[in-house]
Amino acid sequence: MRVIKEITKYAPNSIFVSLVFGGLAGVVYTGLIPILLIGIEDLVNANQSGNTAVVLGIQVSNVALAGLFLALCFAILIFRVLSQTILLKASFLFATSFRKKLYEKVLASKLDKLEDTGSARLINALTTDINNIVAGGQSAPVLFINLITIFGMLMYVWVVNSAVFYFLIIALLIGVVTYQIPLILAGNYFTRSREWRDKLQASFEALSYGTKELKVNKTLRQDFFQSELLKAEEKVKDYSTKSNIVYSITGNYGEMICFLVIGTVVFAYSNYQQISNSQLISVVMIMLYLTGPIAALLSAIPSIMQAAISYRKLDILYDELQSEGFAVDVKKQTSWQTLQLRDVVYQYEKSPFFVGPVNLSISKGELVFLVGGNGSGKSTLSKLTSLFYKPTSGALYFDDVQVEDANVNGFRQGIFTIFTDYYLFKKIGSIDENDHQEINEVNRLIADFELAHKVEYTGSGFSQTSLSDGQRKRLALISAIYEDKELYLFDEWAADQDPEFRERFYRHILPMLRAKNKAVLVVSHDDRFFDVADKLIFMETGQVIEQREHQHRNLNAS
Ligand SMILES: Nc1ncnc2c1ncn2[C@@H]1O[C@H](COP(=O)(O)OP(=O)(O)OP(=O)(O)O)[C@@H](O)[C@H]1O
Repeated sequence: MRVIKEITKYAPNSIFVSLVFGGLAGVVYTGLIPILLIGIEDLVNANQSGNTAVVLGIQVSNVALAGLFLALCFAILIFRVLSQTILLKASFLFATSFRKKLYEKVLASKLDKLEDTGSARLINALTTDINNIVAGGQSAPVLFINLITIFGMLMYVWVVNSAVFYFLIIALLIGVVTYQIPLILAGNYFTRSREWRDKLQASFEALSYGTKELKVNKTLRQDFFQSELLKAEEKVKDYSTKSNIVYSITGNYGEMICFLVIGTVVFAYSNYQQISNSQLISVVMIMLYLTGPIAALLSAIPSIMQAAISYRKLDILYDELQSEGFAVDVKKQTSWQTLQLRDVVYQYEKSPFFVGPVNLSISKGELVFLVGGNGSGKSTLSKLTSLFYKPTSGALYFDDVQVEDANVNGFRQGIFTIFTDYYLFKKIGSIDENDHQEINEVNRLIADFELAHKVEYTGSGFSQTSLSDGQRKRLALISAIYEDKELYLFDEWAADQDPEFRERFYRHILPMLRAKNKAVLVVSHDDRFFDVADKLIFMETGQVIEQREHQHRNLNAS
């Protein structure tokens, strides 16, 4: 129910006002048919004589009634336009505001929860689900206007002939009850089509990111194409088609009920119950008139059902994206000397793998290498150390200050990480776009990192980021140096670098950061450079199996 609270929060007045105008349109719409019936009756009884006038060159009978009819038509137009415009504005306001809310929620969400959710579901929520809810919301006035019209017209039947009214109510109830069966079936198909949409989105991502792998592997490509991409496409198509066909049949069935009822009243009912000719004509006219609102109401139902399904998906996702619950406006914490992990354990929710209990420390001015085989838990421990994962048990301490919800964001501001899936933003956060001195210094570093022929840093950021993986990582390193943080974490940074730059990273850049009194944690497989480290931490199956200190700190910084 979290989402519904969010929806009503955006424009409660607009929704109310829109429904009021919608209701008024429905009421006025109901008033048209009695006016027409009175007009026809007057015509038949020739009562209009003396009430005829020429308006704009056209001879009009029963002028007062015609004027009222015209006024009501305009009123309907105005009320409908107002109702729909107000709700349209509210629904787009909702879409934008709710997306903003989701962006904030993603930013505040626990990293491990986000990793579990996956981008496919997130993207579908931000696009398909929110759009479905908006479309459903826009259909709401249509539903409301027509419901009121139907109600009003039935009341009019009651005035004309109450026995027919009860007959109609029974017939409509049978119609509504039997209508539910295909409606449930169609809803089921909609739900399944929506679930397959998530899988289709995941396949789009595989298609986009795995193009190279698919190009060179025919078997993989065929298998992926048939059993993932096309399968998801087929399922979405099948379930969407089925649901729409059932809806279409249901809609036609609904309209047919109207005609069946009219036929029954004309051909059968009058043989059993007393009904005058004028009453019969009135009832038939009302019923014919009602087919319009009933058809409109039925056509609004699919988008409202879709909105309800998307709403449920969004609600589940909204709850899943658990907020870290950390205080946000926390002052940056920089004055610590040593970070300690004390009996830290981390257990993945969706995997039996766990890290710890780990006890280790890393001080400012210290270069620590984290070493171990694939899957030994280096990245997991790195995410714990850089405060992305919250320990399942144990705690982290900056000197004697324990990391907790109230201060974690303060410590995070002093950390720079480059993981293997690092995303290079165009701008370096700490550089003002008008600070030409700093911009020039970044450009000097770019030249020093042998990228001057490719990239320039301007007020709006790096001139381009479409570079090789190794080059992008060099720009990330420039950002790292410029951000001037306290704790640096590099996860296999040098893996993409050529031998010369790899040497430079280990022998000059890392010692330079150490010389600047930074705490540096490096995940590395490069045993040729282990001598650079002050401390080596070896990991195996989630456990720290050895910590080896190096006494020499005599390497020069560049
Ligand atoms: N998002 C995740 N959800 C569930 N389990 C995970 C997740 N990420 C990692 N794991 C588990 O943690 C184990 C260790 O992964 P981790 O990435 O920490 O190892 P690593 O030492 O960095 O490996 P590599 O050298 O290959 O990068 C994996 O084998 C996997 O079982």
